[in-house]
Amino acid sequence: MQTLPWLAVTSGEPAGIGPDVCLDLVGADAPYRVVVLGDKAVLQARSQLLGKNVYLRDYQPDAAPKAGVLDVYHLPVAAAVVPGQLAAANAAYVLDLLDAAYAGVATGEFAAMVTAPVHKGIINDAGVPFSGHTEYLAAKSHTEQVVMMLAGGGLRVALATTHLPLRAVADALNPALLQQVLATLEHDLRTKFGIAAPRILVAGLNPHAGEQGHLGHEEIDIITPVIAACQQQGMAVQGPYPADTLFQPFMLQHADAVLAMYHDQGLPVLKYASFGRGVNITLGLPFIRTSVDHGTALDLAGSGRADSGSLQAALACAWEMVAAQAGFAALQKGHAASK
Ligand SMILES: NC(=O)c1ccc[n+]([C@@H]2O[C@H](COP(=O)([O-])OP(=O)(O)OC[C@H]3O[C@@H](n4cnc5c(N)ncnc54)[C@H](O)[C@@H]3O)[C@@H](O)[C@H]2O)c1
Ligand SMILES: N[C@H](C(=O)O)[C@H](O)COP(=O)(O)O
Repeated sequence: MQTLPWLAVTSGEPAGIGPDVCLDLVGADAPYRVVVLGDKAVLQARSQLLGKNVYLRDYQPDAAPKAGVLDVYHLPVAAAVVPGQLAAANAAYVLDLLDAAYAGVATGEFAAMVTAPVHKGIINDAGVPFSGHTEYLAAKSHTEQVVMMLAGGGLRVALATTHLPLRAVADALNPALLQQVLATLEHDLRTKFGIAAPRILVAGLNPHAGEQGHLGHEEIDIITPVIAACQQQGMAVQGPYPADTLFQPFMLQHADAVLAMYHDQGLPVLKYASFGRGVNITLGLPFIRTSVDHGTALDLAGSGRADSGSLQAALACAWEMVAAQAGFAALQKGHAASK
């Protein structure tokens, strides 16, 4: 009987590089098993196109890992897949992959889910409002507050707002949201990353953190009072700092994470530091979910030029989180037994 935990990897948009990078997960000699969720024929065709000739095996929960074999949880695409060419008819398939992975983590069949990239636009074109895995999985699991955090290049960058038009960002920020985001970030840095007293630096929203109200009021009205409230609760939260100078070694050496106010305030820095090796982690969920730092790269699908480093990093990160959780659980059990 095999007891190694399964990590489920959704192969994402079939016309993108998701299938390409998932094929690189074959044969890892690891303390866990990997199952790729996707259409077996699509993965087979991509394997042949890339000259990889990976042996694909139908997923069986009790299967022992085997060198050179990739376990596939087959879900069928609706329309033929051409690398690089999006098809709205396959949008439901992409969501099916997420739903199946979610079902597996919800029952405990999978210890974590790792996601290859999806194309948000084509899912919307198919008539399904979709702004990202983060929001989709939060809704699916009825989680009120999740936080997107990317890690790489020695940095952790979390976001107060995620996939919003820039025009909507300032209106979305309010004390309750920021308080919840900081509480979730602090909680998960402690419980999922083992950081006893996480130090969080918070960016301002406006240039020069609002220049004492002359360049915007969100720092005075929202960010500073929330930071003060967090500090009163004993959290090591500092700011708001002007975002243009926050990402400097002299600042970051005293930080476990930076909280940026919006997507393109924080992520360009993170991706400059580590694109291709970064990991996207959804904090606040009742299960472990990590992802790649890149998108569907339609230009590279089937070319052999897609780098799987970020997917490998996301898988390794998911495993570290699973192992840490098991360690914490064992510790808690031992503690309870000793009472
Ligand atoms: N985790 C996710 O699901 C995720 C993450 C980011 C973007 N996206 C989505 O992907 C789609 C395309 O986004 P984009 O064009 O802004 O970004 P992208 O990451 O797909 O591409 C940006 C550039 O990086 C290159 N690139 C990306 N991944 C690479 C890899 N693994 N190896 C080598 N080069 C790589 C691409 O060829 C392109 O030149 C959008 O719909 C976006 O929303 C999804
Ligand atoms: N914001 C992410 C990034 O830039 O890498 C990406 O769009 C994926 O987000 P989800 O994990 O929510 O799909």
